[in-house]
Amino acid sequence: MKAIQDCYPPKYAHCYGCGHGNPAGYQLKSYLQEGITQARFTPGMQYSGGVPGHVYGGMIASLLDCHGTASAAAFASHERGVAMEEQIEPPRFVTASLKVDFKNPTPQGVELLVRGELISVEGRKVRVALSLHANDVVCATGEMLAIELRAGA
Ligand SMILES: CCCCCCCCCCCCCCCC(=O)SCCNC(=O)CCNC(=O)[C@H](O)C(C)(C)COP(=O)(O)OP(=O)(O)OC[C@H]1O[C@@H](n2cnc3c(N)ncnc32)[C@H](O)[C@@H]1OP(=O)(O)O
Repeated sequence: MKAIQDCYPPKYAHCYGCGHGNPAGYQLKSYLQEGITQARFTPGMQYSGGVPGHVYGGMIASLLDCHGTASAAAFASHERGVAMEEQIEPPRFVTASLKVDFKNPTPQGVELLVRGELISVEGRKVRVALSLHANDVVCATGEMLAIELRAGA
Protein backbone atom coordinates (compact mmCIF):
# COMPACT_ATOMS: atom_id res chain seq x y z
CA MET A 1 0.00 0.00 0.00
CA LYS A 2 1.23 3.51 -0.87
CA ALA A 3 1.96 5.83 2.07
CA ILE A 4 -0.09 9.05 2.21
CA GLN A 5 3.09 11.13 1.99
CA ASP A 6 4.27 9.25 -1.09
CA CYS A 7 1.20 10.47 -2.99
CA TYR A 8 2.69 13.97 -3.22
CA PRO A 9 4.87 15.09 -6.11
CA PRO A 10 8.64 15.20 -5.38
CA LYS A 11 8.55 19.02 -5.01
CA TYR A 12 6.76 18.49 -1.65
CA ALA A 13 9.10 15.75 -0.36
CA HIS A 14 11.13 18.14 1.83
CA CYS A 15 9.07 17.98 5.06
CA TYR A 16 11.24 17.33 8.12
CA GLY A 17 8.67 14.91 9.48
CA CYS A 18 7.77 12.93 6.41
CA GLY A 19 9.62 14.06 3.29
CA HIS A 20 11.42 11.19 1.62
CA GLY A 21 13.69 13.83 0.07
CA ASN A 22 14.88 15.08 3.46
CA PRO A 23 17.70 12.80 4.63
CA ALA A 24 17.91 14.56 8.02
CA GLY A 25 14.19 14.07 8.75
CA TYR A 26 12.07 11.23 10.14
CA GLN A 27 10.68 10.14 6.75
CA LEU A 28 7.47 9.14 8.51
CA LYS A 29 5.00 7.11 6.49
CA SER A 30 1.29 7.16 7.28
CA TYR A 31 -1.37 4.81 5.95
CA LEU A 32 -5.16 5.02 5.86
CA GLN A 33 -6.87 1.70 6.33
CA GLU A 34 -10.44 1.01 7.38
CA GLY A 35 -11.02 4.58 8.52
CA ILE A 36 -7.94 4.80 10.76
CA THR A 37 -4.52 6.21 9.94
CA GLN A 38 -1.39 4.62 11.33
CA ALA A 39 2.35 5.28 11.24
CA ARG A 40 5.18 3.44 12.97
CA PHE A 41 8.44 5.02 14.02
CA THR A 42 11.34 4.26 16.35
CA PRO A 43 13.01 7.51 17.49
CA GLY A 44 16.80 7.44 17.69
CA MET A 45 18.48 7.58 21.10
CA GLN A 46 19.35 11.26 20.50
CA TYR A 47 15.69 12.13 21.23
CA SER A 48 16.12 11.60 24.94
CA GLY A 49 13.91 13.54 27.32
CA GLY A 50 14.85 14.80 30.79
CA VAL A 51 14.43 11.33 32.29
CA PRO A 52 16.93 8.76 30.97
CA GLY A 53 15.19 6.17 28.81
CA HIS A 54 12.21 8.38 27.97
CA VAL A 55 11.51 10.10 24.65
CA TYR A 56 11.59 13.92 24.50
CA GLY A 57 8.11 15.48 24.47
CA GLY A 58 8.80 17.69 21.46
CA MET A 59 9.66 14.61 19.41
CA ILE A 60 6.34 13.05 20.40
CA ALA A 61 4.47 16.23 19.44
CA SER A 62 6.26 16.34 16.10
CA LEU A 63 5.17 12.78 15.28
CA LEU A 64 1.56 13.71 16.04
CA ASP A 65 1.99 16.92 14.02
CA CYS A 66 3.22 15.26 10.85
CA HIS A 67 0.97 12.22 11.04
CA GLY A 68 -1.99 14.52 11.74
CA THR A 69 -1.63 16.63 8.61
CA ALA A 70 -1.14 13.55 6.44
CA SER A 71 -4.23 12.04 8.07
CA ALA A 72 -6.21 15.21 7.38
CA ALA A 73 -5.34 15.03 3.68
CA ALA A 74 -6.34 11.37 3.47
CA PHE A 75 -9.58 11.86 5.42
CA ALA A 76 -10.58 14.91 3.37
CA SER A 77 -9.89 13.04 0.13
CA HIS A 78 -11.92 10.06 1.32
CA GLU A 79 -14.83 12.35 2.26
CA ARG A 80 -14.67 13.78 -1.28
CA GLY A 81 -14.83 10.27 -2.71
CA VAL A 82 -11.34 10.19 -4.17
CA ALA A 83 -8.28 8.28 -2.98
CA MET A 84 -5.01 10.12 -2.32
CA GLU A 85 -3.12 8.19 -4.99
CA GLU A 86 -5.70 9.05 -7.66
CA GLN A 87 -4.91 12.77 -7.47
CA ILE A 88 -2.10 14.56 -9.31
CA GLU A 89 -2.07 17.32 -6.67
CA PRO A 90 -3.64 15.92 -3.48
CA PRO A 91 -4.96 18.44 -0.94
CA ARG A 92 -2.22 19.94 1.23
CA PHE A 93 -2.88 20.64 4.88
CA VAL A 94 -0.91 22.55 7.51
CA THR A 95 -1.31 22.48 11.26
CA ALA A 96 -3.27 25.44 12.63
CA SER A 97 -3.58 24.03 16.14
CA LEU A 98 -2.25 20.98 17.96
CA LYS A 99 -3.07 20.04 21.56
CA VAL A 100 -1.04 17.25 23.14
CA ASP A 101 -1.67 15.40 26.43
CA PHE A 102 1.25 13.36 27.72
CA LYS A 103 -0.34 10.38 29.50
CA ASN A 104 2.60 8.10 30.22
CA PRO A 105 6.37 8.24 29.69
CA THR A 106 7.32 7.09 26.19
CA PRO A 107 10.12 4.51 26.37
CA GLN A 108 13.14 4.80 24.09
CA GLY A 109 14.26 1.98 21.85
CA VAL A 110 10.69 0.87 21.12
CA GLU A 111 8.69 1.13 17.90
CA LEU A 112 5.94 3.69 18.43
CA LEU A 113 2.51 3.49 16.84
CA VAL A 114 0.83 6.78 15.90
CA ARG A 115 -2.88 6.65 15.14
CA GLY A 116 -5.34 9.15 13.72
CA GLU A 117 -9.13 9.19 13.63
CA LEU A 118 -11.33 11.69 11.87
CA ILE A 119 -13.38 13.98 14.10
CA SER A 120 -14.83 16.29 11.45
CA VAL A 121 -14.44 17.85 8.03
CA GLU A 122 -15.84 21.34 7.66
CA GLY A 123 -14.80 23.05 4.43
CA ARG A 124 -11.02 23.52 4.59
CA LYS A 125 -10.93 22.59 8.30
CA VAL A 126 -10.26 19.02 9.35
CA ARG A 127 -10.10 17.90 12.99
CA VAL A 128 -8.16 14.76 13.79
CA ALA A 129 -7.91 12.80 17.06
CA LEU A 130 -4.39 11.46 17.54
CA SER A 131 -2.70 9.00 19.85
CA LEU A 132 0.77 7.57 20.31
CA HIS A 133 1.32 4.08 21.71
CA ALA A 134 4.35 2.12 22.92
CA ASN A 135 4.01 -1.57 23.75
CA ASP A 136 0.20 -1.20 23.63
CA VAL A 137 0.30 1.60 26.24
CA VAL A 138 -1.15 5.01 25.33
CA CYS A 139 1.68 7.45 25.97
CA ALA A 140 0.14 10.57 24.42
CA THR A 141 -3.10 11.76 22.90
CA GLY A 142 -3.71 14.84 20.81
CA GLU A 143 -6.17 16.82 18.79
CA MET A 144 -5.30 18.70 15.64
CA LEU A 145 -7.01 21.33 13.58
CA ALA A 146 -5.55 21.12 10.09
CA ILE A 147 -6.34 23.68 7.41
CA GLU A 148 -6.21 22.99 3.71
CA LEU A 149 -3.99 25.39 1.81
CA ARG A 150 -5.78 27.42 -0.81
CA ALA A 151 -5.09 26.47 -4.43
CA GLY A 152 -1.81 28.01 -5.56
CA ALA A 153 -0.50 28.56 -2.00
C1 LIG B 1 3.37 23.26 2.78
C2 LIG B 1 2.75 21.93 3.04
C3 LIG B 1 2.98 20.98 1.92
C4 LIG B 1 2.50 19.60 2.21
C5 LIG B 1 2.76 18.62 1.04
C6 LIG B 1 3.11 17.31 1.46
C7 LIG B 1 2.41 16.91 2.64
C8 LIG B 1 2.80 15.60 3.21
C9 LIG B 1 2.10 15.44 4.56
C10 LIG B 1 1.89 16.69 5.34
C11 LIG B 1 3.17 17.36 5.86
C12 LIG B 1 2.80 18.81 6.39
C13 LIG B 1 3.78 19.35 7.33
C14 LIG B 1 3.66 18.94 8.76
C15 LIG B 1 2.85 19.70 9.62
C16 LIG B 1 3.35 21.18 9.86
O1 LIG B 1 4.36 21.18 10.60
S1 LIG B 1 2.67 22.44 9.16
C17 LIG B 1 3.71 23.79 9.74
C18 LIG B 1 3.13 24.49 10.93
N1 LIG B 1 1.95 25.22 10.58
C19 LIG B 1 2.01 26.42 9.92
O2 LIG B 1 3.07 26.92 9.59
C20 LIG B 1 0.71 27.07 9.61
C21 LIG B 1 0.82 28.59 9.78
N2 LIG B 1 -0.50 29.20 9.64
C22 LIG B 1 -0.98 29.51 8.41
O3 LIG B 1 -0.30 29.39 7.39
C23 LIG B 1 -2.38 30.02 8.33
O4 LIG B 1 -2.76 30.56 9.58
C24 LIG B 1 -3.40 28.91 7.94
C25 LIG B 1 -3.40 27.75 8.95
C26 LIG B 1 -3.04 28.37 6.53
C27 LIG B 1 -4.80 29.49 7.92
O5 LIG B 1 -4.77 30.65 7.15
P1 LIG B 1 -5.86 30.92 6.00
O6 LIG B 1 -5.70 29.93 4.92
O7 LIG B 1 -5.77 32.36 5.65
O8 LIG B 1 -7.20 30.56 6.69
P2 LIG B 1 -8.19 31.49 7.52
O9 LIG B 1 -9.18 32.02 6.52
O10 LIG B 1 -7.48 32.42 8.43
O11 LIG B 1 -8.87 30.38 8.44
C28 LIG B 1 -9.65 29.34 7.88
C29 LIG B 1 -10.51 28.81 9.01
O12 LIG B 1 -9.64 28.18 9.98
C30 LIG B 1 -9.81 28.79 11.27
N3 LIG B 1 -8.52 28.82 11.94
C31 LIG B 1 -7.35 29.21 11.40
N4 LIG B 1 -6.37 29.08 12.32
C32 LIG B 1 -6.94 28.61 13.44
C33 LIG B 1 -6.44 28.26 14.73
N5 LIG B 1 -5.13 28.35 15.04
N6 LIG B 1 -7.32 27.78 15.64
C34 LIG B 1 -8.64 27.66 15.34
N7 LIG B 1 -9.17 27.98 14.13
C35 LIG B 1 -8.32 28.45 13.20
C36 LIG B 1 -10.38 30.19 10.98
O13 LIG B 1 -11.10 30.70 12.07
C37 LIG B 1 -11.26 29.91 9.78
O14 LIG B 1 -12.47 29.32 10.22
P3 LIG B 1 -13.87 29.64 9.43
O15 LIG B 1 -14.06 31.11 9.54
O16 LIG B 1 -13.67 29.18 8.01
O17 LIG B 1 -14.89 28.82 10.16
